[in-house]
Amino acid sequence: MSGKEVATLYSYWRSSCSYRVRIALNLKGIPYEVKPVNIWKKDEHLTPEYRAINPMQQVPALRIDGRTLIDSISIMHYLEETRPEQPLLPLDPADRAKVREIVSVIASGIQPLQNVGLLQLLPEEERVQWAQRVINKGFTALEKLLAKSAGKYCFGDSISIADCCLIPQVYNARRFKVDVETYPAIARIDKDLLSHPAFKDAHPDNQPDAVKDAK
Ligand SMILES: O=C(O)/C=C\C(=O)CC(=O)CC(=O)O
Repeated sequence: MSGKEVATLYSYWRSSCSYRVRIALNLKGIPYEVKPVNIWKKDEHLTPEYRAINPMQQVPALRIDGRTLIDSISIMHYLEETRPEQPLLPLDPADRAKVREIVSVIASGIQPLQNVGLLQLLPEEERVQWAQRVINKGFTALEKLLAKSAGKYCFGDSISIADCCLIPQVYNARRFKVDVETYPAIARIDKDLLSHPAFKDAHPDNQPDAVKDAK
C-alpha cells in the first residue's frame, strides 16, 4: 500500500453508485480527487481508455493504494477492511447480515432495474412508471426490514454502508417522482442524513460535473 497517493474516484454526478462511494470515502475521511466520467451525453464510459479502467464500463471506479477497484459495494467493503476506523459495518455477523440485506435489496433489487441505461431500452412513455414500480416494490420491502433494524439510521444508531446505499436511492426515487413520504422510516433517515456533512458533500448537486436544471 502506498499511503501517500491521493485516491481518484471516477464518478458521474448523478450516478447513485458513485454517490454511495463518495459518501463512504467522506465518512472515513479518505482524501480523493473526483475524475468526472460523463456517462450520459458524451458516453465517456464507453471509450477504450475507460474500459481499461473498468471492464464493465460503468462508474464508479476507485484508484487507491496503487490498485484500481470497481463496483460500489466491493469498493465499500475494501474501504471497510483496510480502514476499519469510523466503521461502516457492525461487529456481530448476524448484525452485518442485516446491514447486507438492506444493501442487497437496493444494490441488486432496485437500482439495476431503474438505471438510466436500462430505462432507455423501454419506450419513453413507460420509463417513469417502470422506475416507480421497482422503487415502490423495493421501498415497501425496505420499510419492513427497517421496522426491525433501524434506530436513528438503517441499522441501529450507527451509520453503515446500508445508509450509504439508501440515501442515493432516495435521490433516484425523488427523481422519478416516487412519494417518499409514504415510507416513514426511509423518509426519516433520509431527512436526518441529507444534512450530515459527509452526505451533503457527496450529493450530486455538489459535484464538479453537476448540471444545473438537468431533466
Ligand atoms: O444523468 C443521467 O440521466 C444519466 C445517468 C444517470 O443518471 C445514472 C443512473 O443510471 C442513475 C443511477 O445511478 O441509478
